[in-house]
Amino acid sequence: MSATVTIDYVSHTFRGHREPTLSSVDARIEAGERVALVGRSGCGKTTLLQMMAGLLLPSEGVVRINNRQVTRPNARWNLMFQKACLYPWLNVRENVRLGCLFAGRTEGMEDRVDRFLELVGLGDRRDAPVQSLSGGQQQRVALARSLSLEPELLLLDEPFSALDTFTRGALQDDVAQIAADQDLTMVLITHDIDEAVAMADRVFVMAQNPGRVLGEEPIPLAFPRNRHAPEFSRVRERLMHRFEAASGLQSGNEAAETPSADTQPPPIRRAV
Ligand SMILES: Nc1ncnc2c1ncn2[C@@H]1O[C@H](COP(=O)(O)OP(=O)(O)OP(=O)(O)O)[C@@H](O)[C@H]1O
Repeated sequence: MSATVTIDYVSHTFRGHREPTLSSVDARIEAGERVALVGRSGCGKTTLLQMMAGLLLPSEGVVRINNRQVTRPNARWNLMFQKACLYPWLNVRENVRLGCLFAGRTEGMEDRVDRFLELVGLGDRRDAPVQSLSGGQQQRVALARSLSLEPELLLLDEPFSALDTFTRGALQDDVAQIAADQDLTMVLITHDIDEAVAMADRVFVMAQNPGRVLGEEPIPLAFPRNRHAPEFSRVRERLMHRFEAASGLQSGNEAAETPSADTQPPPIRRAV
């Protein structure tokens, strides 16, 4: 089962701040959809993700998952970070089991742990100390730990940014495929436009001061996605153009250029 996420006019001002970090964010993420959030550093992406994870309550507005207000964390809404956050003195299998133990989901735990370790390609490393694994493999352990809770919603905060290009590409493809196969709703924060195009069905482009969703870009490409295909480049261009417009980065010259028909972005509009 996958979750529907509704963000209803969410604004947030941190204590001690005069200006809001987020202002009137209004968006809906459908069940089974993969959405990426892109925007310049500090525009409030992590703040918004933490609200979806139940780690932070908005000052105004409501985040709902499956029509119920999010007020606390839940094992079915799983957050993965840039660092794998593993216990170095435990082996691969023990690290994955811990997720189930902490969440109290021990029924069928051993089977789930083995199944998801196979799924992330670490079936043959289950007894290895996690410290003997590469950074990419450690992220796969963290992914198996998240998946073993059979979440409805996977929240990813720049999960691959510390990895080398090839490892990152392989994980992007695998996670997008697993999310599709497991019918998971996925929300991904990334600074990497290619990653957004490789993994998402839709990209929300955020702007800052205050943080808000300025527009969205559909990614109408079938999986698995070929990064060398001309359609991939076209979507990347369109998204980049929108991102630059949102960031206020576009120089006068670039703005004056008339994009080709292929790269002409649709007018920026609010996410709904
Ligand atoms: N717990 C907090 N208390 C006070 N201010 C915070 C807190 N968390 C975030 N902020 C502030 O809110 C703003 C948005 O931060 P946030 O981490 O959500 O942005 P971001 O878009 O995810 O940035 P990055 O891409 O650099 O990770 C920043 O100005 C940050 O300093």
